[in-house]
Amino acid sequence: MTHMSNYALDRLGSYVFESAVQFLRCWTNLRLETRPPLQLADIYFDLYPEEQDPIWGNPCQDKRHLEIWSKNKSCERLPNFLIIGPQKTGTTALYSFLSIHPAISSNRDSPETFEELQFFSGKNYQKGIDWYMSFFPPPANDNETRYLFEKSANYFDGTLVPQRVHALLPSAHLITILIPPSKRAYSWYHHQRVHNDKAALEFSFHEVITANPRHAPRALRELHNRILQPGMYAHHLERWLALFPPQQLHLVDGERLKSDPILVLNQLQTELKIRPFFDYANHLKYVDQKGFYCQVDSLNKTKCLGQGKGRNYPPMESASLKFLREYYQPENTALEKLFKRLGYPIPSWLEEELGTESQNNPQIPAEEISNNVSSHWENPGSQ
Ligand SMILES: Nc1ncnc2c1ncn2[C@@H]1O[C@H](COP(=O)(O)OS(=O)(=O)O)[C@@H](OP(=O)(O)O)[C@H]1O
Repeated sequence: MTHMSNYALDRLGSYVFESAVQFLRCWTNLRLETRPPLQLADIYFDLYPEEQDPIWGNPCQDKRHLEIWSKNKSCERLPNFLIIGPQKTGTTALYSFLSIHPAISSNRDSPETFEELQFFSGKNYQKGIDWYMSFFPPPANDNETRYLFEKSANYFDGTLVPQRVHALLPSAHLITILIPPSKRAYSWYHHQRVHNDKAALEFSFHEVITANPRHAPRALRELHNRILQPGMYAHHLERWLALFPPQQLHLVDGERLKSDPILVLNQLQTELKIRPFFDYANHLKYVDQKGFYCQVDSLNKTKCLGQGKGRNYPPMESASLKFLREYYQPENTALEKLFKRLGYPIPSWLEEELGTESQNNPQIPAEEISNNVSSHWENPGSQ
């Protein structure tokens, strides 16, 4: 018996169990003993601690599971792609711009975590896949191709997330946005201050990033890690690439997303082979007052992201920038190699961080990048 959902055996499980007990009682001299369920669970998890966290597999991958799965459920209610983060890189902008596309639908908002479901990264995972699927629209009757996606910016660096995503959505495409890790760290620090994080209010940015994690008080240590860890881009990307083929991983230059989202979105559609093509030039416009691109609605009104996105704060002190450039140097070097390996152009911010901006870096056209990525979209259920 197991607490893991295997979709097919769920309904037969108790029948099989009863029959096995009857068989043992009838045909053997074994004396069977039992305990109340919670005690049994404690004993089981003491023996198999690694099984305490379930892993939800994909019911649509096995014909036998599909046959016995409720007719009210559909493999078409699982996302085709995910924006995995990291946090503060422009994930909300990409999420809302992609949602304008008529063939692309996102999840409905979660009352607890707003637009982010944070299914694979936290306690929501225990709620199971029916909970997850209920946030996505049921299939329409019109035979039109549609693409479902969600964004949860903390997926990127979550320890268990790649494994969980791979178990449920092995053919999903993963979009990650990268900006200078120092900028990301600074933005996160200000985000935490606005959200009244005690350590962020008490300590300066420089104090947080230079804190010695071994001797710092707990709150400072946690903030230090939370600020710096997600910026280990190459390390985290390799964790995803250990499970997903490079064709399913899409790297977006977050600085480009800010300065030229139309180009980025048009290019991303090409990479992901999304049909029909939707020209974002008619739907996004730079708004001086906001200092960012915003959506243009059908009445020609602009709709910008809220004040929590694109905050005003003083520029980073040069000592902090110098410290972070050195701190991230090995990771940024590994990232440059990774970009080359995957056939992506090196973002100019990365050259700047590494002090290699004088070298020639020919931009690879979108069509060439898209040749490296998968040639068609698969139903997330069918691998
Ligand atoms: N079009 C547009 N409008 C507003 N903001 C934009 C846009 N494009 C990118 N950005 C940058 O997005 C940063 C916030 O990133 P995220 O949305 O990933 O943050 S979060 O992790 O979801 O909290 C946010 O960071 P801050 O500038 O530090 O607020 C912005 O720099």
